Amino acid sequence: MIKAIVTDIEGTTTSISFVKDVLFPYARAHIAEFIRQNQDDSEVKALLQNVRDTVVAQLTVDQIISQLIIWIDEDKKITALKALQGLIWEEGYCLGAFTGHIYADVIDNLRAWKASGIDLYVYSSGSVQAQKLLFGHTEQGDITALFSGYFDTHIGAKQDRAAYSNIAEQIVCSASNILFLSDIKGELDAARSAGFKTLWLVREGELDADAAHRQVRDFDQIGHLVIK
Ligand SMILES: CSCCC(=O)C(=O)COP(=O)(O)O
Ligand SMILES: [Mg+2]
Repeated sequence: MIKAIVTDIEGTTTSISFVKDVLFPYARAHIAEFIRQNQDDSEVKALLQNVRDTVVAQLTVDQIISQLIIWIDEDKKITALKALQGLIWEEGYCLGAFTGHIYADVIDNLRAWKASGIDLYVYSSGSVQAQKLLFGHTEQGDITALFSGYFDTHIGAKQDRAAYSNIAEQIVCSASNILFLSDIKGELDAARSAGFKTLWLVREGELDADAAHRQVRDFDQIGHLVIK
């Protein structure tokens, strides 16, 4: 019996293109100016220190900016980068530079699952702030109230089993009663190894009947599997 659903964002609720072609370029274009303007803010200062701790202690602000741009280009899931991206995207959402993309099949199904008593959670490499911004500024309005909690890489890396065990512990739910939705096999493997049920979102391309995880095209194909 499914008591909780944990969903990934990019490639699952939201198009990969929105993240790679809208969000990442916006952060890349604004990160230098953002850091120069906010380097004395305590939150930003701590994140810059975090980058120095990860790379080398003597990095100048300009060198940190260059390193962060390399990480953006390489799509690195580094917690300090993700936190900085969230801070930069806040400005973009507030200025109306973009709205959060959600596939058309997602919201009604989330509502139906919640109405049937299933608790909904988000787990993304994007920071919790970035997750709340995206779901708070969708074309269909603010849907953050649908979710009972949000997890980012502070709970662990998405391809590490421990992250899923930590999530199960935090939401006080047996892993076998939690369904994890993702488009990435490595994440699904890690979730399954922690005892989660899994479904693989394949929104584009061929389906594989022999895939290691049951594959679905969209959230409409999940409904009958979780609501009995
Ligand atoms: C929270 S929206 C931005 C998503 C993001 O930064 C990212 O790296 C995508 O990670 P996901 O775990 O959702 O595939
Ligand atoms: Mg994904």
